[in-house]
Amino acid sequence: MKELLIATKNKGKAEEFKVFFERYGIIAKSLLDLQEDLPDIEETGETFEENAALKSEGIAKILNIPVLADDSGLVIDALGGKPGIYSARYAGEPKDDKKNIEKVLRELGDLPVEKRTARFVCVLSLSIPGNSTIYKKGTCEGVIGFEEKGIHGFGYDPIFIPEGYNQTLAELGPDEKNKISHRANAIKQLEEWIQNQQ
Ligand SMILES: O=P(O)(O)OP(=O)(O)OP(=O)(O)OC[C@H]1O[C@@H](n2cnc3c(O)ncnc32)[C@H](O)[C@@H]1O
Ligand SMILES: [Mg+2]
Repeated sequence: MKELLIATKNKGKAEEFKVFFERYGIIAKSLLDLQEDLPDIEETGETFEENAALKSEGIAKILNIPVLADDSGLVIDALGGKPGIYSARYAGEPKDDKKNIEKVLRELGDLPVEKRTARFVCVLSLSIPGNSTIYKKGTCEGVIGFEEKGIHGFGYDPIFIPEGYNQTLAELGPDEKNKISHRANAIKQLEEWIQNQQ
């Protein structure tokens, strides 16, 4: 069975990647699985693509192996696209999912549902030493709820209601989330790209 390293320290993402790649017979390892603690990569880019590349190229250079990175976030129309690339640390350091959710709910206040439109975005970058980095993007449309609901997933899942559903991703749980998520859509495109290479 082949292995692929995912340049993430986010437990929630790492878990989702393990499930996705199992289907292709690939073991997805994250930075949390490595013995050595690699340096934290500063996400100083201005786009999801730039930040993803900083992570995948940075780690691929250190270890000289193929590395996949995921830069993702929640884009809320009524907030002019925020938190966007700043999703992980929207309420400041250290990163805190609960505080981030509270900040978003506070900022949206009692704005009606038709004005609470948002999308999750996931940009994957695959860096193979000696090759140029390739990018695949996936999105998931939805609305921001009025309160936190559900126990599954991570990040903003308890307040994100995907289009066509009336429950949050945190209520729907991993099986349903992994069918429709931004990450699932990006991985589908990566799969097509990988198949076209063979
Ligand atoms: O950089 P790595 O180590 O991968 O971990 P991170 O959590 O810092 O990841 P990002 O820089 O890509 O920031 C993404 C943030 O967007 C949010 N997010 C991304 N995907 C999500 C998902 O599937 N469900 C809920 N929130 C998500 C969540 O708050 C993440 O912390
Ligand atoms: Mg990050």
